Amino acid sequence: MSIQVRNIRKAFGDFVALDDVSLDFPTGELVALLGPSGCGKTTLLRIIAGLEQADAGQVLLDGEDASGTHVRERQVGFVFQHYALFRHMSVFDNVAFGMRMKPRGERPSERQIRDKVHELLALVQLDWLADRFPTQLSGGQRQRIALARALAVEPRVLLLDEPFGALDAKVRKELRRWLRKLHDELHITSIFVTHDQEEALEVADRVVLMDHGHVEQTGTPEEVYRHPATPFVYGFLGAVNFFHGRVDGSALRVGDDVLPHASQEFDAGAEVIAFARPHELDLVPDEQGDAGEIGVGARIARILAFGVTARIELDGLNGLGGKSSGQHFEVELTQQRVAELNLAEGQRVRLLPSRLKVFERNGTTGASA
Ligand SMILES: Nc1ncnc2c1ncn2[C@@H]1O[C@H](COP(=O)(O)OP(=O)(O)OP(=O)(O)O)[C@@H](O)[C@H]1O
Repeated sequence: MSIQVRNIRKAFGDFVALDDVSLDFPTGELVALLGPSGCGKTTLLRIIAGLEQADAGQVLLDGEDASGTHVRERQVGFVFQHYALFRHMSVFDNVAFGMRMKPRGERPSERQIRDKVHELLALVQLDWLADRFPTQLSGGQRQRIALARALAVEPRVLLLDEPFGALDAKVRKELRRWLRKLHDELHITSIFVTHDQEEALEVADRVVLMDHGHVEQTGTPEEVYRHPATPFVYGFLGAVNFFHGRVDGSALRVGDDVLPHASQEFDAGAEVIAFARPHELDLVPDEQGDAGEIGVGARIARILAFGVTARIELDGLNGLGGKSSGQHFEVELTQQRVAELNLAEGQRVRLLPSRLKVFERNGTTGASA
């Protein structure tokens, strides 16, 4: 089933939780609603489900206005962060519950229910737990059972609200890979809410980035990561370094320093903010604080060398005097590069970006170079 939301608005008192949100969720896609806490993700999910009424706008299910359709009739399966399975029921009975609750004419026979429950438990790879009770399961197992239970009523849409939010990092990672695999088998239109960018980028076909009740960008994980439409999106999708600068020919003036910037996108003199991710910056030693060199001056504060790459924390320096600018940077280099450059804490260096994403300071237009 496809879902469209059109110009949805929702306020709680004076607080506008959703402000004119329009989105398309094509049939069979797995879409992540991603954004910081309080940006309206859950409210949007609840409106799609029919659990919450929008103040204005429409939800269309397969092209039809769903406003008159009760939540039970929307054929939606839910999984929530703290999805309480019924404690007094076995895993089997939990999964069977939705089928047993169907009106008499539609209710499958007990034999059909048994086959279906075992089929679903096999799908979530927990058939061996059928006789256990929820308190005897791990958090990850409970969420998989919750998903089996949501699937039992053959939903046309799956809505998952931070389904793995309460679990530890390792289990989360396992479950999100597993969810992706499951979705590839079932192809049910699915929307899951998360504030974890890695989870969204790794699992979803498409990512919807929200902030303060509106949509900032939608796109494939690759699109939103490589071509963020706004500084917010850029900053939300990973660690960032930023430079406030002014366009000057094919360069950016950053304080007394200069960064190369070939894009013709901006007028001379435009005030911009340029971003680079930690792996998009290289370092060159600069013991003297040489004047006129390309790059932004900084001093190495810490070198954290644990894995294949080293993380280097730096304090920005202001001009030739080498006073701290108060800004901090983070650079990721291979251990080999660190050794090659003979980098050490306290050393003066220059930051050189291999890629910069530049936005006009007060606008949202951006350019990469
Ligand atoms: N029933 C309500 N009454 C008043 N305010 C509400 C209600 N439900 C949500 N809000 C407010 O609306 C905003 C959006 O809430 P929502 O739960 O949709 O955010 P979210 O993006 O899902 O956040 P989180 O990631 O923390 O769950 C929040 O500021 C919240 O406090």
